Amino acid sequence: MSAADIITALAGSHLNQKIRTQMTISAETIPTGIELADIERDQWARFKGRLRTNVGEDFYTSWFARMDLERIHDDCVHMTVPTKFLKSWIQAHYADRVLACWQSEAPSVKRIELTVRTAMRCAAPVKDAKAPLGQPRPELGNGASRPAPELRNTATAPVSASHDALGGSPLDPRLTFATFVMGRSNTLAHAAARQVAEGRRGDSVMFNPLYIHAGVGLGKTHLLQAVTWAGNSNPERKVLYLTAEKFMYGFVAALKSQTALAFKEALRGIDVLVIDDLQFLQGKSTQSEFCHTLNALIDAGRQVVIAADRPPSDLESLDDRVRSRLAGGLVVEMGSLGEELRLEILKSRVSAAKAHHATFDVPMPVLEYLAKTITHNGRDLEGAINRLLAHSKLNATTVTLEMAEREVRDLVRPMEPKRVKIEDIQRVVARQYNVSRSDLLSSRRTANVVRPRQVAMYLAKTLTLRSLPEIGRRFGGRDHTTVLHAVRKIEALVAKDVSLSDEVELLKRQLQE
Ligand SMILES: Nc1ncnc2c1ncn2[C@@H]1O[C@H](COP(=O)(O)OP(=O)(O)OP(=O)(O)O)[C@@H](O)[C@H]1O
Repeated sequence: MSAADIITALAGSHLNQKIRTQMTISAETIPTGIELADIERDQWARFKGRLRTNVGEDFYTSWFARMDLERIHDDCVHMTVPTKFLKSWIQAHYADRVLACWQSEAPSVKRIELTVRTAMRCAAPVKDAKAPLGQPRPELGNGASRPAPELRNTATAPVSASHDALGGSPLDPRLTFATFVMGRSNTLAHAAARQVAEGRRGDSVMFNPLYIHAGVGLGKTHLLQAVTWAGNSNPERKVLYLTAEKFMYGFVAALKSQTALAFKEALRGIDVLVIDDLQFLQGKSTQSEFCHTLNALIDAGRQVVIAADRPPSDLESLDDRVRSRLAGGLVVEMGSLGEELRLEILKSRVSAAKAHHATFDVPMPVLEYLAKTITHNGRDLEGAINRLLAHSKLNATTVTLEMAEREVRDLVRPMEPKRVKIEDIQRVVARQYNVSRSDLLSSRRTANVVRPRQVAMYLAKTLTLRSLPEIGRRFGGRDHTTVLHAVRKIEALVAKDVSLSDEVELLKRQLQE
């Protein structure tokens, strides 16, 4: 097998990037690269565990889940993140903690370096999609940012002129409806996205905006890009895919170059505006511009599709007007990928890989093992198949269960505690004390409502990462001091009242199961 074949087979995972780096020196160094990668991979897994504990689950998910290890060299750890925004945020707010977590793992580490990677999902600028598939794109150099061909869509992807005019975010040709696997957790989101994608100019808009939210790696970007690709196949429609970050930079750049008016007008001429990662929209003037754009498009009967990692009510940094406009359309949550869906995604990844590597196969027991143990997200499933493909190609061996166990061990994570939502707390507490949820949110002060409300606030503080003001807001707009009082009161009571303590424990267990 040629070096180019191996690089092509490896495109994608961060392990692969490391091996690719070695490949540029000499093809003979590959086996050493794998041993090194194994050690680094273990350190990386332990480092992530430390960081997760250090910053807390929610912060970890928001800021670090998409950070990858590039390499460890001398006293410096090189890591990558997908966007400039994440890089500057982590550097400004978390550099010390990241370094400290590395130092507890490897005391010789003195520095950390973060760079913005040309992520796979940003790897294929729209205009490149016309390049014949399977052929290298000259501007991508050593192939570092070329999508893994085994996972590419085989159809020639259409191109939207609007992207060029407005500088839409790059699209990944693999992320289409054809490659999106449906399951219980995403049926509604998929159906709504399809409906939006298939609409024609002038059709009445059924749900606007369509707002899809889900945790990291559960398929939001895949679905949004699928809408964009499908929408672009209709030459009459202008479909624009933008990350919130790109929207932000576009607007700021337009302000600086005094072309803000042209920017706004161009945006308002879009038929379908698709915005990804809305949780990253920052800044008062950008939010206000976003709100105007949203209103203008919706009022003109144009479609808006949005994805974020949380529901509109939890986008705490967003202006209330934007939040309520977002909540006014169809809000759909995509749940975690169940085992059945994970298995189907793995199967579809393998058959896509087989189209380019005919001898590659993954026996059913291995697929079942992966589906059972890699529970976290779709990105890890993709990484697992890429690793098995790389390993079997490099060593010319077939995939076995033993090999899979070894190759993916850092992707197998212990069961994480369930993320508890304030709505769930209110529902469960209301049921337990036989009051209604609206009683809990009301201003009623009768004893049968006051105690359950205090218990619910206490649980919201102990089981979620929400701040006191946010909890107050979610309990009928109360002040943070009321929440603090409730928390202290229940803490004191639980310490001396065994039956209340048991009751609270039971509620906690119900919520976390
Ligand atoms: N239902 C699915 N069918 C096929 N592939 C999926 C599905 N869900 C997730 N994936 C795959 O999992 C990977 C991660 O998905 P994606 O990037 O869409 O996640 P995301 O929800 O946007 O995550 P993030 O919050 O990090 O942006 C991608 O490779 C995607 O193709």
